[in-house]
Amino acid sequence: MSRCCTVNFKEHALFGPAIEVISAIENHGGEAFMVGGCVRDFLLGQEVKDVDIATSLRPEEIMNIFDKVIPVGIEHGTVIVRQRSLSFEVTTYRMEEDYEDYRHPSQVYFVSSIEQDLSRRDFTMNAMAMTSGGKLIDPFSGEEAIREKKIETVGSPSDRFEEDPLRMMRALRFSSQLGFTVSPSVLEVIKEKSSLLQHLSVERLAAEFEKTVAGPWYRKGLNYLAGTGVFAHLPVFCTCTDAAGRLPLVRLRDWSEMLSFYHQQIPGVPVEDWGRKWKLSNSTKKKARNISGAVQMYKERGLGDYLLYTLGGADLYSWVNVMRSLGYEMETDPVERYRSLPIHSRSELHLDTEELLQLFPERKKGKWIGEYLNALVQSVVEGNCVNEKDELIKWIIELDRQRQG
Ligand SMILES: Nc1ccn([C@@H]2O[C@H](COP(=O)(O)OP(=O)(O)OP(=O)(O)O)[C@@H](O)[C@H]2O)c(=O)n1
Repeated sequence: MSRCCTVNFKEHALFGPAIEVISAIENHGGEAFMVGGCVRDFLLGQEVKDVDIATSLRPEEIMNIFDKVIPVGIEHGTVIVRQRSLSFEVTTYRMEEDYEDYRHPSQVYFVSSIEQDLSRRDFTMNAMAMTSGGKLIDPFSGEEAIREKKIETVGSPSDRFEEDPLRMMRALRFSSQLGFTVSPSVLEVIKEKSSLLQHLSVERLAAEFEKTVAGPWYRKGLNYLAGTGVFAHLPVFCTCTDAAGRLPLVRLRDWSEMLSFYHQQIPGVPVEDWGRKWKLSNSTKKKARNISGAVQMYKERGLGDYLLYTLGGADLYSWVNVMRSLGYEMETDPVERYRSLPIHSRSELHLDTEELLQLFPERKKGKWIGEYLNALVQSVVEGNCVNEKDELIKWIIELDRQRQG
């Protein structure tokens, strides 16, 4: 199938340099094509984020052609070629065999045609190649699948999913990102084989799950996850079957928002447990704790200025999104209100630690310093004390009198 192109590839920010790499390979007697996700995204009219190249030449031959090459996975046929400060994965046509541990093929062997290389790929929409002139090589009717918004495997779904069970998650993730329908026969096999997901690393599952929840068609993706029984093989969801049926009312954008949402839905599972079982980063857990704390504060006391202060500029948008996902509508614009707070951090207080210590020279340093400064912050934020040194001193002496008395 050939395709008449409307874009000027050579001037495209990514395709342009990729074509230079392809031309250099062709000048050395090799074949090379753009493959996989970049072709799919190009046909969908979406932004292309990276361009992978498949070639008939071996990695050593590629290394001889280009000055700047990083040998990232020679045993799998992949090197990174740097061209005009961009990186391109260049991989020799290959097939894979014997996925004994469901993670890595125990054998990768090089093949001679692009069609063979495409035949080992997951979905028909991902199994297309494109020449530098925009001609499509599409032996599995991927373009038609895109037109019909269908996710179909290349050949037998059982074989494809046994080679790499993550592909089951990828199918559902793509449906959430693209709004495509997973073909019924593929869904049947996912139902049968979902238990294979237990062989995968949590990190790989976490990356796919995050993309599924964050996709514009996330309801579709999450319904598939529930309908195929995949949820039953994911951390936390496997023991907390209730969580699988909870659909956020708006799209959640990352793990910290997801954690906050699910923690509100299933309060019995602490944020810490979600974070540990899904092996999430400390910064994700910290942000989720902050957002969850603010959701709780809102439920107890409504939208106060101190709540906005504790969120800080960085987490405010995420908190608003989580609130919407839970069905809360904000009566005022919290972002505007946050901007107009008298201070946005403790360092803006016109009374610092040294000055506080001078007020109570007989007292040893300790936890009380932080507590007093935080109480001052709260009082300034809530408009009970003006952020001027004299006022702050009066307020803190009164606080101390109440606490000591
Ligand atoms: N488990 C996998 C992962 C990838 N691929 C193939 O490798 C290509 C590149 O994979 P990757 O970069 O992970 O995915 P993309 O399809 O590019 O999509 P995205 O970047 O959104 O993950 C895919 O298009 C597909 O042809 C595959 O067959 N099986």
